[in-house]
Parts: sequence; C-alpha cells; structure tokens
Amino acid sequence: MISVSEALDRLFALAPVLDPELVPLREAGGRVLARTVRARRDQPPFAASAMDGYAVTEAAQGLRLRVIGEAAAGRRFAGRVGAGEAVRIFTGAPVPEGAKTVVIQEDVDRDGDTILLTDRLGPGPNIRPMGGDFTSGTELAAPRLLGPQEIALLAAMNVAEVPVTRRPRVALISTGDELVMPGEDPGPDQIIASNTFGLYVLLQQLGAEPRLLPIAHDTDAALRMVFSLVEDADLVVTIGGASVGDHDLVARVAGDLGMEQAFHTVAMRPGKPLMSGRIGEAMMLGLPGNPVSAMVCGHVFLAPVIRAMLGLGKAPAPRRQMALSRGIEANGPREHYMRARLTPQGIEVFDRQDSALLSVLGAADALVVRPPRDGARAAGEMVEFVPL
Ligand SMILES: Nc1nc2c(c(=O)[nH]1)N[C@H]1C(S)=C(S)[C@@H](COP(=O)(O)OP(=O)(O)OC[C@H]3O[C@@H](n4cnc5c(N)ncnc54)[C@H](O)[C@@H]3O)O[C@H]1N2
Ligand code: MOO
Repeated sequence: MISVSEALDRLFALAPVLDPELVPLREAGGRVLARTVRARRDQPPFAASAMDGYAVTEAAQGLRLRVIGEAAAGRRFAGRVGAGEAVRIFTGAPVPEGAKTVVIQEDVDRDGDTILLTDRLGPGPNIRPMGGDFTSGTELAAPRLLGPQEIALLAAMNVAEVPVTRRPRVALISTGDELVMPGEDPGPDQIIASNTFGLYVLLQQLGAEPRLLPIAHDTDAALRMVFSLVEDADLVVTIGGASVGDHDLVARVAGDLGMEQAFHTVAMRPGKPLMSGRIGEAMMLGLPGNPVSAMVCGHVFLAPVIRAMLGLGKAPAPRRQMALSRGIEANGPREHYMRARLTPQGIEVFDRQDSALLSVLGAADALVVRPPRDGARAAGEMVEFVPL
C-alpha cells in the first residue's frame, strides 16, 4: 500500500497536459487559458469623461461659459474647447481637445447656451486617462481558469478567440451485475448506479467532457466489450470491481488488455482499493465501488488529475483549517477523509462514517483529513479539511 501523496505523484506522472484549442470568447467561460494573451488596444482608447456634465479648460466658482457643442459616447466633439467655452459631455464620451476637467451637471446652472459654475463645485477632473484600465499589449497570464470577470476583461481587450486547453475526455465505466440506471426497474437484488452520476457532474464542473459507457456486468467478456467502447478518451475511470472479491475483475481484465499498473491500493479511508495505470493511449483510474469511496476518490484524486491535464498544475485538493466543534477519536493506520459539516461553532465530524452512506455525504460540505495514527482530538483543536 502506498500513501495518498505517493499515489497522487504517480497519477501526475501519468497525466499529460492536453493541447490548446481556439474557442470563441462566449464559449471560453469555465475553460483554462492555455497561452498568455495580450490586449489588442488601449482601454479606454481615448481620455474619456467619467460623468455627465461639461468639459472645460478650467473650473472655478462664478465662471460663466458658453456651450459650443456636445460630445456623447461613440460621437466625439470635432473642435477644440477654449477659455470661456464649455462642451456638453456625457459619460464615456471622448474629452475634447483643450479640456482639462469635466464639471458635473449638478454643479452648474444652465441658462440657454451659457452655464454658470456654482459654489457647489466638486473635485475634478472626472476624466479617465487613455489606457488607464490597460494598454495595448497588457498581458492576461496563463494558465488560469476563466470566469465571468476574465471573460469581460478579454472582451474589452478585443480578444474574440481564446486559446484554452482542450477538455479532457473521460469515459466512465460502472461495473457490477447489481447495478441499473436511475429510472430503470431494479430486480430484487439490484441497486441504482449512483456515484457514476455524482462523478459525471464532478467531471463536468471540473471542465472535463465525461461520457457514460454502458454498465459492465461481472464477466470478462462484458467488461472487455465496454472497454472496447472507450475510443479516444484521455482518461478511463472505472467504478467498482477493484477489490479482492471473486467478482472484482477490473484489474485482471485491464491487465489482459495491456494496462501497465502504476499501483493498486492506497493507505486511505475510504478508497483503499484504488488502482491506476496506462491502457493504450489513455490513463486509467480504477475507483472503489462503495459510493462514498468513489466520490471521495473523485475529490482527492480525480479532480487534481483533471486540473493537471488542463494545465492548472500538479497539486493536491486544496485544504483549509478550522477548529473542531466536538472531539473525535484516534485514527487508525490509513489517512482518513471524514465526512463533516461546517457550523458557526466549528467543523462537526459526523458520527456515521460508513463508506456506503450517501445520505451522510449529501449532508457534508467538507472532508476532515486525519493523518495515519493521528491521536484523539478535542473540541477546539484545529484540523485540516478539503472543502466539498
Ligand atoms: N475482503 C475484503 N473485502 C473488501 C475490502 C478488502 O480490503 N478486503 N475492501 C473493501 C473496501 S474498502 C471497498 S471500498 C470495497 C470496494 O470494492 P470494489 O471496488 O470491488 O467495489 P464493488 O465490490 O464492486 O462494490 C462495492 C459496493 O459498492 C456498490 N457499487 C459499486 N458500483 C456502484 C455504483 N456505480 N453506484 C452505486 N453503488 C455501487 C456495490 O453494489 C457494493 O455494494 O470493497 C470492500 N471489500
Ligand atoms: O475504500 Mo473502502 O471505502 O475504505 O470502504
């Protein structure tokens, strides 16, 4: 058995960074920027008014000025403003030549074509300098996950096509005679495939492209048939059949198909019967079948592997720290990922930790990480957790 961090290192060694592809800006949200991009223009491309008001050469109380024209957003004033003159201006409009400040309209009394600067004059100049947000060539550095803010910035930079890392194609294979799909009619000894769907959504949220293959029955032939449907996947994820029982066929069948195994069993709880290797062009990750084990391995191993393939670096699932709301017993020899919930009083570790309990996982928003042989911990002691 190897440690969790050793297992992660071996997984990272198997996970290639995928190639970039160009996508339209609107489809770049949630993707990973693959190459540093540069602004194609200055923003703003001209000195722009920050307010609605009057562009003038100087602002002083009592000045009376003649309004000689108008500058609106998208339509500049063609001439020049001189002493004794003002140009009516609106937010976003180019500031006319000669103007040094914009007096907001609330600080002005207007009478026909003249304005009087009142004693209410606020501080100027209400002008956004050319290139004040960014200049042509300003970089948005890769790699980074593109969210709404970055997309808005790229749009302003006039980057209409964005180089992003190709989405990892992930084939998901559930194994077991006992499984049927949600909505189907299970026989008396059957259950519904569940963690398959949890992992599907986890993969979607990570920016991967998951594909559900048919459930493989517990025979060599059935499992081989489903493996033959893997096609061009970057990663094949199997669920179940990873342990030592007579019907746990995944390691043997994958081995017959040429999988070079990198490891099989990790010193963690839940998730001990975890295996990985390379099969043809694809990386393979064999998850344990117990529903919570599969989902915990999804967060602890699958998510870091997908992020590595996307070019976001080779790092374990991020951890935070919080004080326990109540005490917990000593840990055994395996690193334990305990289902827990964040409360105003601290982090509460649930009493029931059986790796089949999806209802408990559903109530959890954190996994408290206990190192192997960690001693008993009292309320108030700090522990590390992986947010879910
Ligand atoms: N003698 C031993 N028995 C077991 C050991 C062991 O070390 N020695 N390890 C236990 C641990 S830990 C786990 S975890 C399980 C994992 O076993 P498998 O990966 O072989 O999984 P299965 O036997 O196929 O299934 C276990 C359990 O999970 C249910 N299952 C499977 N796939 C799904 C799915 N897609 N959706 C919902 N539920 C699923 C399956 O029906 C079983 O109940 O082995 C222990 N045994
Ligand atoms: O991985 Mo097993 O979950 O320790 O139940």
